[in-house]
Amino acid sequence: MFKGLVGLVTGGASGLGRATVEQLLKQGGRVVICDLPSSPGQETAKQLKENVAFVPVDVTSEKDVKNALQTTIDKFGRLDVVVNCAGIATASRVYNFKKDQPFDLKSFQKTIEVNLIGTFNVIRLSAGLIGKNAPDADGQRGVIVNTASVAAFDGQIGQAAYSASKAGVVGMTLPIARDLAKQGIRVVTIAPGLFRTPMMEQLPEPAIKSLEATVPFPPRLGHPQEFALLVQSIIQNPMLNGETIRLDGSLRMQP
Ligand SMILES: NC(=O)C1=CN([C@@H]2O[C@H](COP(=O)(O)OP(=O)(O)OC[C@H]3O[C@@H](n4cnc5c(N)ncnc54)[C@H](O)[C@@H]3O)[C@@H](O)[C@H]2O)C=CC1
Ligand SMILES: C[C@]12CCC(=O)C=C1CC[C@@H]1[C@@H]2[C@@H](O)C[C@@]2(C)[C@H]1CC[C@]2(O)C(=O)C=O
Repeated sequence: MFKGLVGLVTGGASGLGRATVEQLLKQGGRVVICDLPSSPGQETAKQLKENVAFVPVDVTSEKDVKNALQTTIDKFGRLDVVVNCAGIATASRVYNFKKDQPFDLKSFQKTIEVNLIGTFNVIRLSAGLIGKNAPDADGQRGVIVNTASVAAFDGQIGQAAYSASKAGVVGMTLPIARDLAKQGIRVVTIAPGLFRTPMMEQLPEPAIKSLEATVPFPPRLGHPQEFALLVQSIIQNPMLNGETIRLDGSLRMQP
């Protein structure tokens, strides 16, 4: 089923996105990596060699995303699967009483802009292209997978912006799945817990160790490939639609 499938992965140069790119290629798919011009996307595409292309994209830009979709058509002729992984993690309390300073509004807006509006921008622009595919025997034309976070449900201190952005992704999953149901396009969101990626590796190792200890089982950070395996399952299972799946080792984040 993956042979010849064409996927577009945002944030595909790093972490969960990169693991997804590798998994889709391993299964015989072809992939367009969309990531910031400053990301290692070009080197990643070179390392992975065949059936892969990198397009510099800021997911918040209509022009960039349209350009990536045009490249997808020019290079591979179709689009079957979109995986939205691009995202940023920010942390700040709503009010810093030590500095007598409120949360910086620009930082709040940027987090919403990238994580929520960027995800929506990619969905709205790619849906038309996926909708042009001939339906399979089940009437399916393609699949869109988004990445939220367990912070959408149990946001910690300092995560008002990040949690709001990810809760927005969870909130729009069902209505968008309903919007696209008649065209046979499924929409599913993954809410990861703690995964070992460059986003997480900014933390000192002792902080990572103490985070790992909060995961009931397995008591460790997730491997990016475990995220990619869920993306694969979602693509394979036509009954999954309009839902957010937690992938977190039963973690519930503490305040
Ligand atoms: N690592 C973790 O524990 C968790 C990660 N997540 C989410 O998973 C997604 C992937 O995160 P990781 O792989 O961990 O992080 P990462 O930092 O390794 O990868 C994120 C990628 O997104 C790209 N990106 C950022 N802003 C962008 C923009 N405006 N346009 C295009 N690309 C952009 C970055 O260049 C980077 O390559 C993010 O949405 C993150 O919020 C959610 C829960 C847990
Ligand atoms: C805010 C956290 C946790 C506390 C800490 O010592 C450092 C952090 C920075 C990276 C954050 C940490 C945690 O809140 C979980 C997230 C937000 C992490 C980045 C991705 C993250 O794993 C996530 O999205 C979880 O759902």
